Order: sequence, then C-alpha cells, then structure tokens
Amino acid sequence: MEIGNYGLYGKEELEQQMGQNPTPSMQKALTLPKNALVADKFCKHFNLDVQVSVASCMIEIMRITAPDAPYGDQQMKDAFQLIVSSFENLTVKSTRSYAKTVSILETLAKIRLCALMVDLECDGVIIEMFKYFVKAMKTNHSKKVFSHMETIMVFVVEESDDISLKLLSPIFECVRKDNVEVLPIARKLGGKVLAACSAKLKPYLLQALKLKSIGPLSSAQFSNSISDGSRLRVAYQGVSGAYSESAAEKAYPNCEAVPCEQFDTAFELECVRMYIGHWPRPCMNCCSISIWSILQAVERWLVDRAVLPIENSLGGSIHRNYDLLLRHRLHIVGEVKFTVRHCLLANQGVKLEDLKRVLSHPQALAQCENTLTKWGLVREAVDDTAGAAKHVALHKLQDAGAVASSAAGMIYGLNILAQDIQDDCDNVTRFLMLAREPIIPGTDRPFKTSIVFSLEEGPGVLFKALAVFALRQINLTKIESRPLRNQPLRSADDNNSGSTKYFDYLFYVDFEASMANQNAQNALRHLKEFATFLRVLGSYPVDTTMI
Ligand SMILES: O=C(O)C(=O)C[C@]1(C(=O)O)C=C[C@@H](O)C=C1
Repeated sequence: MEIGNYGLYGKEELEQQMGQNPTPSMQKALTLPKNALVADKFCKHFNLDVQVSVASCMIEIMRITAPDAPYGDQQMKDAFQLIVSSFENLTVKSTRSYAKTVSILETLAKIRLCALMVDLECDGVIIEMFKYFVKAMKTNHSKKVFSHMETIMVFVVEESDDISLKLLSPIFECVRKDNVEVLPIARKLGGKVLAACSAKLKPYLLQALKLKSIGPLSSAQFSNSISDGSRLRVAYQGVSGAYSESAAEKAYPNCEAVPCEQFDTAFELECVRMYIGHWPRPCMNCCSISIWSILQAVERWLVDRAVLPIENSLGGSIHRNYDLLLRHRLHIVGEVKFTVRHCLLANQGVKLEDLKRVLSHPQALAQCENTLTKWGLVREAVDDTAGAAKHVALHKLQDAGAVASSAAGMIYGLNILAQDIQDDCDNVTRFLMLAREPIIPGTDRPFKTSIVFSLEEGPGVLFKALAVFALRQINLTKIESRPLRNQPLRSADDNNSGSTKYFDYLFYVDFEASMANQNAQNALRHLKEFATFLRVLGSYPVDTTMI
C-alpha cells in the first residue's frame, strides 16, 4: 500500500502547523535536492556527520511537502532509518552534530511524522528510536529534548493499533523498579509515557508481567537457571549495592538479583510492584485495583529465591529475620557467608570533620560501633546500607555520611572517606537462601539442618532437647531463642491440620547433619516426643568458602 501522504494523522492539523501546502514552484525546486539526497553517495556516506546532515535535509523536505510524503514507501522507510540512526548523537552531547540532531527530533515531534512510521510498519526503526531515547537520558539534555521524546513516544503508542510487546519493552524496561541501569530521568520519561497512555498500555503491561512469571521451582540446589532456561530471580532487601545483593550473587553467580524494599514482601507483592512502582500517581488510581487482582495470580512465581541475612560475627543474630523465618512458609535451601567490609561514604567535597551524623542499616552501625563512637557521629538507622548511601547522595547531604560498601559508593557517586571501618577485620555475615520448595537433602557434601521448636515448661527440658543431638554425636552450630508473642502456631506434626497452640519461647537450632542422614532423623523423632512444636526450616549444603 502506497501511503503517499500524511492524511492519516490530520491534514488540517498539519496545514495549520505548516501554514500551507508548498506552491508548485517550490515543489519543482525541491525535486532536485529530494532526488539527490536518496543517492547512495549521500545517504550511505561513511561519515556519520554527513549522514546526520542528509537526515536533517530529508526531514526538512518532509516538513515542507507535508501533508504529502516526498518519497514512495520504501524510500520513506529508508529515510526514517537514517533519521533514527542520527539519534545516536543524542547520547553524547559533545558530538559535532548534536544541535542538528536535536532539530531533527524537534521536527519529528512537531509534524508528527512518526504516524507515518507506524503506518509503514517500521517497528524495528521505532524500537531503535525508543532505545536511543532511553539511552540518551544519561546525558543532561534541555527540557525541550525531553518533551519532544515524550511527544513522539506517546504519539507512536496512541497511533498504533496492535502494538507488539517488543516495541513497548524499552518503555516498560525503563520504569522497571529493579532496573538499575536506568537513570531517574529516563524513568520519568517512561513514567510520563505510561501515564499518558495508561488505558491503552494497561493490558500490555499485564501481559508483560505474566510473561515474566515462571513455573514452579525445581528442587535443584544452587542452580543458576530454572527449567525454562531463564535466569534465577533472587530477591534481596534493599537497593543495588547492598551486601545482600553480593550474597545473592555469591550463591547464584548468574542470577538476576531483584532489589525489594522489605523482606516481608520479597516473595509477595513488592516484586510485582517493581513494574509499577514508578507508575505516576494519577495512573495508579485508575488501574491499580485491576492490576492488583490480576497480579495476585502471578505474584507467587515472580522470584525464585530470597536472601536473608541471619547473623553476623560482630553484631550477632538478626532477630527480626529469625521471626520472619517462621512467619513465612519458605524453606532454607542454602547459606552463604560473606565478608563485610564497610566504608564511610560522603558526598564529594564533604570531609570527616563536616559530618554530624551517619546513616546505615542497624547491623552495619553496630559492626562499626567503636569507630563511629570515636568520630562522635550520631547514628541513624535505615533499611539497608546501600539505601543509606543513595539517600545521602540524592539529598546531597553535607552533614551526613553513610556506612556502606565501596560498591554502593561507586553506584551513587559518593566519596570513600574511610575504608574497613568495622570494629574487627573478621566481619562475616551469614545469609540464608530461601525458596518455596525445599531441596532434597544429600549426603555427598557437608550439610546443615535448621530447625525451630518449642518446649513445655519444666526443669531440664531444654537440656533434654539438646541431649538428643549430643547422644548421637551431632554437632550444634547455633542456638537462638525468641519470645513467642502470643501468635498462633500449628501443632508439632506440621501438616496444617493441627489445633492452634500458644508457646512462650521458640528455639532455633542449627546442627551439622543432613536430613538424609538416619542419625539426624532419629534425633528429630526423639525431640518430637517432648517438643510441643517442631518444624524443619531446611537441610542445605554448608558454605565452606569465604570471600
Ligand atoms: O544493608 C545491607 O546492605 C544488607 O545487606 C543488610 C545487612 C544485614 O542485615 O546484616 C547485611 C550485611 C551486613 O551485616 C549489614 C547489613
């Protein structure tokens, strides 16, 4: 089909913008340059600046001849390809052709030539254009550039009848909450397009989310991919640069580490919200309820593992996380020990003497207790170390620093004022890997089993409980007691059918044996005889490595 003119996107509107159609004499005058431009020696010139100049002349001719297209369909497609290729110049402001490229962008936005791109089904070219826009947002452009990109993207979406997910993926990718490669300004661009086209994009967003969902877990331990070949998604609490992210990557070297604001939600809705976390408010109001209900259906399969810090060699047990282990019906499938080396981070130009306060995760603050006291800094607890660094950078704080990793310093552009500020160089945090399915315990390598139980009141019951292991030469590596805050629990057989009971204390015990081991099974059978509640949290390989 020969499109031939821009009638599809409003002749009148265009005539208004252009003033009038070109006169016959102007049409005649244009013939020569119009034909010359499509010659290979110009449009396929090896020099990129020449190509941009050709693209600029072509779009100028399109502007003059509007609403008629100056070329036939194939030549128009080639011209669009050349025009879009020139947008590479938008990614580096210092290039010679930057100003010319901005003017091409402006014309494309103003005369809405992109409608013709949609009609000509130039999907590949449009995707390339969207990708350039997102990439270009790493450079500091004027507001005008931002608004032209927004106009073009919205127009393309609104003009397209049947949009492919591939075409939308640059937009969805740049609003994805866990996409650390995207700068806030690019997120804003994606968010504005989503907001402007919310009604049209809603079904596509849901489709994209469903495709992200994955089937039930395989029980393969420490496997980096799931059955369909996609990467294992490992949720961790905090933002990029948190120690938990490094622990996730140590356990599953090829995984996709997914930042979540709170651990409680790592396996739940937070991971679903990663797509719509940056959805602008007005849009949330109109679609959140339906998105919510549909997302609930897929939420359970959005991540495969969660990483949970459980204890630290200096700070001790992380009590809240012990409580979470019981609240969620997840299984421990692995552990990772990670050497934590803290830095004091601050904005560029800020010196140690300027600091009055320091932000970090309470565990990190506790691990640097002596050093921070020596410096006389007021401690402020936040959700994670990298989040603290991000906050200090984002708000350009001059009186506050952050205790976090050097990686967080790099990510958020902070200066390292001091390194290795933990109170002891042997500062190791133990992380647990959690999954919905347990792994099949083995005997081929050292295994550890974590259990939680409660006991009736009485003299010597705890002694008796621990003796079941001592009698069988099973070594205990950890014992932790937690108060039971009057919360109902299932009974000892753990099959969900027991009556509700209340206990005073819970004992968390780790012992060095696999549940595949007869000795360990006998010990637990023995313990069950007088435990009022018992659950195996997981039997998993011991982390014998240290980094
Ligand atoms: O805030 C982080 O970076 C975390 O990964 C959390 C955490 C923790 O909870 O203990 C992990 C390791 C360090 O011990 C300090 C903080």
